[in-house]
Amino acid sequence: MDHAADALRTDLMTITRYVLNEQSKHPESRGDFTILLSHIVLGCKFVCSSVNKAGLAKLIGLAGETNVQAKQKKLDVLSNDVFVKALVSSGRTCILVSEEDEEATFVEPALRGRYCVVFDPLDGSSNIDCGVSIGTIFGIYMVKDFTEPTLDQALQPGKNMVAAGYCMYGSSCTLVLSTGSGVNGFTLDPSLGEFILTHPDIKIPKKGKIYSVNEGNAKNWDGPTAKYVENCKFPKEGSSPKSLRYIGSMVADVHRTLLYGGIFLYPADKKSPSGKLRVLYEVFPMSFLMEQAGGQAFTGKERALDLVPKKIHERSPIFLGSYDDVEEIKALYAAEAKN
Ligand SMILES: O=P(O)(O)OC[C@H]1O[C@](O)(COP(=O)(O)O)[C@@H](O)[C@@H]1O
Ligand SMILES: [Mg+2]
Ligand SMILES: [Mg+2]
Repeated sequence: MDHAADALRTDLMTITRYVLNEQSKHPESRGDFTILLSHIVLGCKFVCSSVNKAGLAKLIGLAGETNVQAKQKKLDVLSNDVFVKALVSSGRTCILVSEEDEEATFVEPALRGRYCVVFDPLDGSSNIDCGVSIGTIFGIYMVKDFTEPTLDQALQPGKNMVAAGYCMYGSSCTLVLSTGSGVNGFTLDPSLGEFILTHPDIKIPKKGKIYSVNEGNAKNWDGPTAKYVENCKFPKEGSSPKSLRYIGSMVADVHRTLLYGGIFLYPADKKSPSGKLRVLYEVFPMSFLMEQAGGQAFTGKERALDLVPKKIHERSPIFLGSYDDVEEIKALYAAEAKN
């Protein structure tokens, strides 16, 4: 690509230009959201470069500390530091909820702003050391009275989010974002240091050919999940079986599902009765994006975005993806509920 010529191309839509255009539709926002997002984008660029050189910069392996849920990797800790600093220095946040911090962070009064950001600084930690795609997930809420922020402002239902996104650190660095009017994907052009719009107005196919689940948990699954996966593998006469794809990084598995269609599921099972994935900074942002792209997200009981979390690290089962595929599993749970 002739960068110089391209850089001069006026139609080159960078994420900054995109958000400024979006902002012009919301004159009341006074640019706060644009400033907040530019700090999130900076954090993603920083983490992307750290991930790329992780093996060289000795950023592989354990940090020697443990968060509320698991042993932390060095990149978990580094990514968390990067995003906490970027979000606080934006001057647009009042509450931060991170997978890596046991408690919510209340930003000091002088630096407070109207947004609460929930985030998973490094998703797919089990894949860091082997260089397989990983990512960052974030969700943004507006806080009514941000001068006196309280925890319940972070424990809002997912449907109250004003924006959500993820950044995938894979063969290319891709940032997927929704501000509530559709989903757009931007690819980082390392030579420009700019995220360029490469996937405008992403719409997930209505039905897919892929299912994505850790089948290693199969013996502990409940009836509807076991039945659904069996139907994927042994469909009724005339239909072809779905292909199984599972990377083990939610960002990467959801990114593929968003572009190709199909379903990603992390159900509850006897071992983890509430599933594994966290409501605020994994389930909600991905469900928000899925619905914005024409898909849906279901917990096994209800629409995922209707959930009202009680704790910041609460977990929930999740089934998300193509509309028709999720409808199938909803029907299996509805049938079981009738019995
Ligand atoms: O190894 P499992 O049980 O299949 O779990 C994989 C899931 O766990 C996660 O790695 C959890 O996220 P973190 O890596 O951010 O803790 C998800 O990305 C992924 O979908
Ligand atoms: Mg995660
Ligand atoms: Mg994580």
